[in-house]
Amino acid sequence: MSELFEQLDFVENPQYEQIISDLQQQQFSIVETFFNDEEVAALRDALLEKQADDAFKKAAIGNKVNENVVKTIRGDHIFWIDETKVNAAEGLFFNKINSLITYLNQTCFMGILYKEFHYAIYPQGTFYKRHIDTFQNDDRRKLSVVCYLNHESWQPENGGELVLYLNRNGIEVPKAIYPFPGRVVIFESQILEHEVKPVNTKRLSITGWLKTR
Ligand SMILES: O=C(O)CCC(=O)C(=O)O
Ligand SMILES: [Fe+2]
Repeated sequence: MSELFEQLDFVENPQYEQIISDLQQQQFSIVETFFNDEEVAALRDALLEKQADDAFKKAAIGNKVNENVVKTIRGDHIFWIDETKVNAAEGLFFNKINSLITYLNQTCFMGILYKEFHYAIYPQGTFYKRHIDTFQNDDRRKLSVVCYLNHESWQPENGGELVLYLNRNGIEVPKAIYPFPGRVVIFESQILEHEVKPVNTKRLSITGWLKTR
């Protein structure tokens, strides 16, 4: 048996196994140190460099929506990351994400074929109202992945909790998750409604989706 695994180049990964069992049992998983301090700092620098270049644009919901309407729903600014034009930190980011995707496909046959990731900045006072991550006419988003790039000094009082609205035996149970640096939250895009509470301090992240065909 071990010979067979060797042939398939398969090495069991405890962190990924935890993610899989969390997703199966509770539809979300929180990984505390998916990225280490240096990786977070490098990704945060990359994000801030993009911001300095004015590369961010106001996040839009769907398309051609009145900007004032948009602002009442979400106030973040985003920048889509092109995997073919990455710097060192972003290259490392995609190595880790790709390794997770390979693992999910090998062990759970999830059929993840595509991914899309963007940086997000939530300026002070902004939020993202309760929503679901799949579009009406497109249900290819399977897993949502949120990676927090805030400074090490981030406090709960800074706000910006991600709240997942879980359903436990027909009862809604909100689960608040603080955006601490290095933390990655993975959840079922098609099932879990969620929101970002108003932030009191600029909040930084990378958000993305693992998608099927
Ligand atoms: O930043 C977060 O915690 C979640 C962001 C989110 O829900 C989204 O971009 O769809
Ligand atoms: Fe979302």
